[in-house]
Amino acid sequence: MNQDQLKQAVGQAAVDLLLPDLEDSSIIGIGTGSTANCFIDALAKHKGFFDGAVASSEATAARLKEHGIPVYELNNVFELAFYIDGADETNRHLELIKGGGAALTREKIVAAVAKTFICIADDSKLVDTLGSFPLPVEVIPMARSHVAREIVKLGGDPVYRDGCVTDNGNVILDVHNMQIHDPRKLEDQLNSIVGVVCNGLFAHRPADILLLGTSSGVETLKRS
Ligand SMILES: O=C[C@H](O)[C@H](O)[C@H](O)COP(=O)(O)O
Repeated sequence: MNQDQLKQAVGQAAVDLLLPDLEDSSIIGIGTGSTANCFIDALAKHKGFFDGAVASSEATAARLKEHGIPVYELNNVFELAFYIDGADETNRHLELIKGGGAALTREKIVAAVAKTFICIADDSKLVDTLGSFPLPVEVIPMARSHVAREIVKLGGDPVYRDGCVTDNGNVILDVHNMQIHDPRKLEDQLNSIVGVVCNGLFAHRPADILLLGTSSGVETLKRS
């Protein structure tokens, strides 16, 4: 199976996992990216079985609406049983790097609200140590240089993602050359830099379940 087929397989597996728990009133949190899109496309076939979704980006909201799935503002939703999203990297503790598509802040907010976070990824995303994928950091534009200097002090190599403006009107620094041995600590350190809105480490809120697409089928890993 190629990578696209693995993404479709995990998108379908997430739908299969959710379906028994869906009710007419269910609202599902949905992330951003090519794997999340596979989930949306598979979910759309069952749109009579749930109420609607909360989207982690404008792109996801647009795709949901194209399928005729109602999109709710998070502020108007009392609870979210599930959040489904892809990742750029995951370790075996289901700690993640996210934000390759610049949607990290809204993703982290929706994931924080959801009771269960189901991550869907092909097996190229599974690593022993996070950090080969450059870690995205969303930054208030006027703080960009200051934040970059502070990241260098932490041992990282920040690169401005030229031309990228997030849905929140901010910019992204991608931090290269960091092997992240203590993801929770680094998540806190980055968040404490003035001007940082959010960083792409999901260590304090890791996934609860990982559906991992492999050539021999979809594996389910649960956070221990
Ligand atoms: O900002 C984007 C998100 O964090 C995505 O979930 C992540 O980049 C993975 O995207 P894809 O499924 O396209 O590899």
